[in-house]
Amino acid sequence: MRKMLPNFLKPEALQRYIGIMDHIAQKYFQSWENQEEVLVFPLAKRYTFWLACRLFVSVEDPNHVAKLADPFDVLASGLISIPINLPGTPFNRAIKASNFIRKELVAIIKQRKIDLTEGKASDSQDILSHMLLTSDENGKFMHELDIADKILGLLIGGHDTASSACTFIVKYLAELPDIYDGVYKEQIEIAKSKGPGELLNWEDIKKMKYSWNVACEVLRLAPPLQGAFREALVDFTFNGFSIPKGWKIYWSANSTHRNPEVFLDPLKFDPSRFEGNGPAPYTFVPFGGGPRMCPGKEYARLEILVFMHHLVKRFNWKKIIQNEKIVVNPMPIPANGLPIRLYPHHNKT
Ligand code: HEM
Repeated sequence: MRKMLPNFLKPEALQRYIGIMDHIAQKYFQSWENQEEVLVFPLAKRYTFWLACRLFVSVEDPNHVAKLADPFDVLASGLISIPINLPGTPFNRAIKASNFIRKELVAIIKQRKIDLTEGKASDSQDILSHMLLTSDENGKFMHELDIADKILGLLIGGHDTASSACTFIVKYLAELPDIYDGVYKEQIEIAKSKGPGELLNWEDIKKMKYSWNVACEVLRLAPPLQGAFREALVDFTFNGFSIPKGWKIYWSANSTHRNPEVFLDPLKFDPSRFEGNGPAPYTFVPFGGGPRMCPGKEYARLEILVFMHHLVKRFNWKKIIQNEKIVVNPMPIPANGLPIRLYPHHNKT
């Protein structure tokens, strides 16, 4: 199944969902309208979770999304906890929450199977339909529980990572007005090219080059995933150190991204580093690299760009806490959730 995941998340498969992302983002940003101040991180989490519910399993009703969001938060906060399964521990609460979500997902899957047979659901409406109708190389289809686990895995993999990225984009754009202006110019041109009610599409995404370079620079300086562990498969030598087979090794996105030999003046925010061919392979690794590279990279790119589009075309903003501390737990987030003051544009497109 690990091999099949990229099929559901490759650009060709995701292109058809851009309009849906745009539609959800429009509804989502209504909650920002008429507010003078907002707390970005919890709102960014709501955005990525709502999108995931719609795109993975076609759950769009805000009440249903909320029913899943609370246990999902419990699950996420127990993911990295001391594994003591006693009543009241974060680990125990996370297990209960994951059982609840899995049960909900199985109910959704059972209903979808019926709807597909009766022609009430379409084979391209979301990733669930795609998973139900795709067989592996031996012609076998996945079991319901398997699908529920895969979807849960996608929800976990994509939730805090993408919301951390969106939060830092808001932070850097507040701190760097010239960069904000560049993103605004690009996005407003795209917005102006659309007819009334016309949704974003793949062609629009392709035009968001500068915005994506900015997002990449944010991911370089504040990678949501700090790194991960690997096991040495053979003995090898690195920088004069002998690493024996079987040792656990940690690869760090943070230090890789701040290597001055690759990124001149590494602390400077400079989106032009991503122009042309961009950084050499394995020097920019917010999504990892090699066979276990993040399968959700393209999905994340789309949801981040759609987020940037809606945000900058509606607002300018200022940080309320100038030197807000960053905590890493395990994703980097501003300690107070990044409160900002909003300044709506008057000529909304
Ligand atoms: C900005 C957003 C994201 C970042 C920075 C990110 C980063 C990463 C990284 C670095 C890994 C590899 C970890 C390793 O090497 O062990 C990974 C794995 C993974 N990511 Fe993402 N990710 C993001 C968004 C997403 C999204 C949106 C999804 C789902 C749609 C997703 C699903 C997954 C899954 C399922 C894995 C595990 C793959 C495996 O075990 O082989 N990620 N991600």
